[in-house]
This record gives sequence, C-alpha cells and structure tokens, in this order.
Amino acid sequence: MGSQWGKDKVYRRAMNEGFRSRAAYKLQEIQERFSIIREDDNIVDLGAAPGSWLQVERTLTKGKVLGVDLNPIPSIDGVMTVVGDLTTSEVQQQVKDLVGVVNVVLCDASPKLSGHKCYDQARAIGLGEDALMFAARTMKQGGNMAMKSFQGEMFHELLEEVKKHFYVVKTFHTKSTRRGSTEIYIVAKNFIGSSGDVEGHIQ
Ligand SMILES: C[S@@+](CC[C@H](N)C(=O)[O-])C[C@H]1O[C@@H](n2cnc3c(N)ncnc32)[C@H](O)[C@@H]1O
Repeated sequence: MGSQWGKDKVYRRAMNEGFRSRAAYKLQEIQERFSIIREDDNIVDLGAAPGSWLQVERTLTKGKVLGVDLNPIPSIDGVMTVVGDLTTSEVQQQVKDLVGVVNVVLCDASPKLSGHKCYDQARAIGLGEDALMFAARTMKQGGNMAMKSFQGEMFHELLEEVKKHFYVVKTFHTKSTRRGSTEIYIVAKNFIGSSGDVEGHIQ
C-alpha cells in the first residue's frame, strides 16, 4: 500500500505550481500516455479531495467536471462537487442528475489505512470494485476509466473484472508514485456498455 502524502520535493513542486497535491502529476502522466480525456468529455472523479486531479481535468476538457469525496472539496472554478460515499446508489443518482452523459470516470480513492496490510488491501480492492460498478452504471458506451489500485491479493481478480467491461485495459506505474509503494493504476478504454451485472458492494 502507498504511504500518506508527505512534504517531499514533488509535494513542494506541486505547491509552487498551484496544485493542491502531488497527485496532479499522476493524472498528467496517465493522460500523456493514454489520452483518456478528450476535449469535450464530461468527467466524474471519485475520491477527488483535495482536488488536484480536478484542477488538471478542468484544463483538459470543456465538458462538465464533477468530483465526489467523503470530505468537502474546496471550490474550483467550473467544477461541481458532491460530498458523499461513492459506494452508495444515492451518490450515483446525484452524479447522473448533475452530469447527464458521463464519458470518463476517474478514481483515485483510497481507504484510510488501518495499518493491517491484508485488511487495507481488501478494502482497497473493494473500493476499486465499487468504482468499476459506478462507472458501469453511469458511463456512456465508448467511455474511458482510470482507477488507482494496489498490487497484492485480489488485484488480479479486479483487473480481470475490469477487462469484462472495456475493450482495452492496461496497468500503469506513474513516476510520481512514491518508491516502494504497491500503487498501480488500471487504465481502461472504450467501455463495452452497461450489462447491469458488475460484481461489487453498492448499498
Ligand atoms: C489520495 S486522495 C485523492 C487525491 C485526489 N486525486 C487529488 O488529486 O487531490 C483519496 C481520497 O479518496 C477519498 N475516499 C476514500 N473512500 C471514499 C469513498 N467511499 N467515497 C468517496 N471518497 C472516498 C478520501 O476521502 C480521499 O480524499
């Protein structure tokens, strides 16, 4: 699992460049490599606080940008936010009402670490499954997704589940990820379309 953000060189660079966290560079790397966001796309960003991915997204599309997080996200011009749990159907409905057609779902959410490796890994994988289900229930056919995950138990199963819903699926280690972290991004392009039977834990 990754460690919490620290005040290292990349963090200081992010602050100097006006980003809310170093995570901004991870999305920039994903976009440079995979071009998952097109200039008119509507984007939903799950686990978006404090908002550095939202800052990057706002520069990449003229479409709608909406962030969801358990914690409030300080406002960003031209960005909608929802405070809530991405695993709930209420939040899914709110997002659909606000965004309408969703072209891209991004998920950088990670659960609060308990320090128990197996438990934290299981929760991280569970959150990934929920993000996949969120995407499958809200996203337009042909849409793209990128989600954070962690290598370890059940990661392979999550990856296989993503492959059932997208034509192209890759994994990607960003250079901006801390050394020693098991963090890995799943990048999925060209959503096959909603089948309504994604495994997950939506309430
Ligand atoms: C690493 S931070 C995201 C950083 C963000 N991408 C950025 O650039 O600022 C992970 C976030 O996931 C959120 N999160 C975790 N579980 C969540 C859930 N079930 N629903 C919504 N947000 C969640 C946390 O509150 C936290 O803010």
